[in-house]
Formats: sequence, C-alpha cells, structure tokens
Amino acid sequence: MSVLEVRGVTVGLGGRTVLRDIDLAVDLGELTGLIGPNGAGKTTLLRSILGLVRVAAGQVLVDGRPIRPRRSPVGYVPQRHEFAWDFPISVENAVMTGRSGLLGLFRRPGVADWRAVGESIERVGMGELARRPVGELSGGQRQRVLVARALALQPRVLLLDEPFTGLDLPTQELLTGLFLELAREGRAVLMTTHDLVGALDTCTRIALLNRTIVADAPPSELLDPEPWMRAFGVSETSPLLKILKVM
Ligand SMILES: Nc1ncnc2c1ncn2[C@@H]1O[C@H](COP(=O)(O)OP(=O)(O)OP(=O)(O)O)[C@@H](O)[C@H]1O
Repeated sequence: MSVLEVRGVTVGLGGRTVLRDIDLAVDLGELTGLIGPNGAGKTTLLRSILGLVRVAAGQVLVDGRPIRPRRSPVGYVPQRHEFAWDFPISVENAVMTGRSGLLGLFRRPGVADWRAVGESIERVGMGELARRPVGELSGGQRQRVLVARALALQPRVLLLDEPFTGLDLPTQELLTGLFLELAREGRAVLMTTHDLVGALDTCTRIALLNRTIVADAPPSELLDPEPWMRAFGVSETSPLLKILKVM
C-alpha cells in the first residue's frame, strides 16, 4: 500500500477548477518529482495534500486514513519566500517550529523535542550555525533550515515545494543527495521542481502535472515525447524535448 494516496482530488480556486480528478500514489522509498509548467497546480496539489486548501471532491489518505492536518506524519518544505526570515529567531528555534503541531499551544519543548531538532540540524549540515539568527543566513542555508524544520517532525512523507530555486549547483547536489538518502531510508519524498533534467537524472519517479496527472512513471518509462508535449503544451519541434532527450 502507498503511504500517501491522492484519490480523485478536484480543487477550485477563485471560481476556476485548478486541479481536476488527481490520482497519485506515493510509495515509501521513492523520490518523486512533481513536474509541470507554471500554473499547472503543483503548489496547490501539495497544499491540498496538507489540508491547507479545501478539496471540492476526492480525498487524501496517509497510511490508508484521511490526512489530519498537523497530525499526520507529513513534513512540508514551502517555497523559501513563504517563511518570515526577518523574524528574530535562531536556527534551532526556527527548526523547533516544525514540531509545533506535536507540541500544541501550551507544552514547552522537552528533551525528545530538542533531540529531534538537533538531529535534523545535523542532518542538513547546519550544526555550526544552530544559534545563528535566521535573518543572517544565505539562500542555501535558509533552504537547509526549512528542510530541517520539516524533518524535526520525523515525518514518513516529505513534501518539498521548489527546493532548488535560486541555489547554486553544489547546494542543489547536496540537497538532492539528502532527499535520495531520506527516500532510501524508507520515507516517501514528493518534490516540485523546474529542474527537469536534474529530476530525470535523480528522481525514482516522475509525475507530470497540468491541472491533472498526465503521466506518472519511472524516468526510464518517460522517453516518449507525447506526455511531455501534453504536460507543457509544446509542439514536437520544441527545444524542450531536445534538452530532455525524449525525441
Ligand atoms: N488563492 C488563489 N486564488 C485563485 N487562484 C489561485 C490561487 N492560488 C493559485 N491560483 C491559481 O491556480 C493555478 C495553479 O497555481 P499553482 O501555484 O498551484 O501552480 P504551480 O504549478 O505551483 O505554478 P508555478 O510553477 O508557477 O509555481 C494558477 O492558475 C493560479 O493562478
């Protein structure tokens, strides 16, 4: 059974259907790339999975049960600009906010909470900067803080929204290595990205989205140009197909 199942999900925003009849299953051990053009609905799909967007039809199951926002073992890494970086808070306290769903409003962090936070910070290689105010961090360091914050929940499912935007290649490689490792350890990782070549190279599965799922398969089974043309709305002469080597 897949740890995360999206069944027949339809979402309307501002009076328009943004996602239509989405079926997607994500397995433990997989790094799945969620790929599609601007406006395809990638962020909306992640937010629907998390219960942050109202679903007009369909359901999202985690371990076969309806997802419970802030309760199910699902970690979320939003786009970097969505975090309040000017808030005067240290790296370790920012990472602790990842456990706020577990802590509730009144419980103070205990030993187990600080251990989870410390392990997550080490995992992303930010141990030496744990006390640094988040406002003083570079873009790559901020991205790693967001990943640590999601990991602090010790999730079995990790959702990442465009984690590579604005990052240099070595940082992208470091994070890709980490995401693959997290998947191999038995988590399900679902990541949106515009780095199509990188995703084909590293993801174990690719889901092509354009308002609905156009294809969902391992990269080795996506060598036909047709689903790419459909997902991106391009013709058979598009340079995109050459870059992807799917001609
Ligand atoms: N709050 C909202 N109200 C109305 N429409 C919205 C809202 N949020 C998103 N949309 C619309 O939903 C569609 C999907 O947006 P979404 O941000 O999910 O796409 P995306 O695939 O993540 O795009 P990008 O690659 O540009 O980040 C877009 O047409 C967008 O304009």
